[in-house]
Amino acid sequence: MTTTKGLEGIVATTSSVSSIIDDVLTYQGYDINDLTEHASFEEVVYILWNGRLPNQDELNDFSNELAQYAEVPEEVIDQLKALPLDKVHPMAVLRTAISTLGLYDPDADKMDEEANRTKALRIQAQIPTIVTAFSRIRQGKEPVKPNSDLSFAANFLYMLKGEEPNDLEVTAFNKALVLHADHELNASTFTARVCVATLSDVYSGITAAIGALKGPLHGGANEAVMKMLSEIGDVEQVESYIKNAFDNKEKIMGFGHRVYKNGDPRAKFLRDMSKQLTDTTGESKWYDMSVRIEELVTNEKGLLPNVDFYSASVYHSLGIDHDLFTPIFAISRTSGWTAHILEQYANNRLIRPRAEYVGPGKQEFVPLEQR
Ligand SMILES: CC(=O)SCCNC(=O)CCNC(=O)[C@H](O)C(C)(C)COP(=O)(O)OP(=O)(O)OC[C@H]1O[C@@H](n2cnc3c(N)ncnc32)[C@H](O)[C@@H]1OP(=O)(O)O
Ligand SMILES: O=C([O-])CC(=O)C(=O)O
Repeated sequence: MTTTKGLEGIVATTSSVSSIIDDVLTYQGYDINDLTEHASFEEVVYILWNGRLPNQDELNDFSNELAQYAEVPEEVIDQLKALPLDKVHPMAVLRTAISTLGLYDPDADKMDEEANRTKALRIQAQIPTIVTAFSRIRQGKEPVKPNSDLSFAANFLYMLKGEEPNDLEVTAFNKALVLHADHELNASTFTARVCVATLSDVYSGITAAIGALKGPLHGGANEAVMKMLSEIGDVEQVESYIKNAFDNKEKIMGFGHRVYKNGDPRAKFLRDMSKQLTDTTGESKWYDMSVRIEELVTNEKGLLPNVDFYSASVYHSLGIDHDLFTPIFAISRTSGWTAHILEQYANNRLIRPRAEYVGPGKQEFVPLEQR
């Protein structure tokens, strides 16, 4: 038996959902560069679930379906209102809420393909409603009902703030959603696949995936980047902060990647958006600090920014609370998680690797009264 720490380099499954080959990321064969420039998030979800581009009618129907499912059962909103929202992290709330959502789906345990696709659609449609509802409830406000006339990206910002976003905000947020939608066998997607490979249900798979995304080595890094930027506070302070972090052997959040060693192809889009948005808000310091951190970390350590690094200043510039950054990642990644879950069901085998035993050799059992 061979082991590799963290399963580095191990090919654990075949998949047609997305690929990273020679540092090029594709969803079902479509290059992320094209999708980020030209596709709506709804179109990307369609591609991930169907393996091809929709025509205009198909896209209209699919977008309408997503919009129609966006309302969340009142019981789930009532549960949110009863939670200690000022004391817990939104990712813990989201993990609980998606699990609760499954309790109100009469088809939660129905396992045929159509039922599983409908569950994927429900979760994708309702996860923004849940995130925005608890954001508003914890501010003492009523949740805003989804507006089916708006795109997925615009509707999220509308439900979050209670007012319609401008075009720049919608374009930036849509791009961020497209860029986070899927990423081959990352930790949370693997978690989802392991979970449903026992023939457990879609809600369990997504709940498990949210738990894996929450950690700061994965999706939680975007919030951690914003915490670092806030602590630094000013471009003049970057150098001493980063030097201190290096001296203390601390990781710089938003840098490094298990697969990309020549840079994450998603980072450049987020860097550009960060520049554009911070210019617009008049708070260019968030972009300036980020660029200076990148210079120092890349020069000193050869590490490059990943998707989480510039997404922090993008979401901050969109006026989004910092602890909602990872839930937003989950909203987008639900499209990839569900695509992988459907793919796993379609060709399932239990995922059960082995562990190389490194514990003690044979030990003599001594009865309790003789110890
Ligand atoms: C959406 C996403 O999940 S993207 C990743 C988000 N996570 C982060 O941004 C957290 C910061 N980054 C990291 O912790 C890592 O780079 C990971 C988790 C992304 C990848 O981890 P691994 O593939 O296991 O790389 P590993 O941790 O072994 O790093 C290799 C070397 O680079 C160093 N390194 C890697 N990332 C960083 C970093 N961000 N800051 C400082 N040093 C780093 C490690 O300390 C290690 O050094 P060593 O060989 O001297 O011990
Ligand atoms: O692929 C990974 O390991 C992490 C990542 O970038 C993602 O999930 O988007």
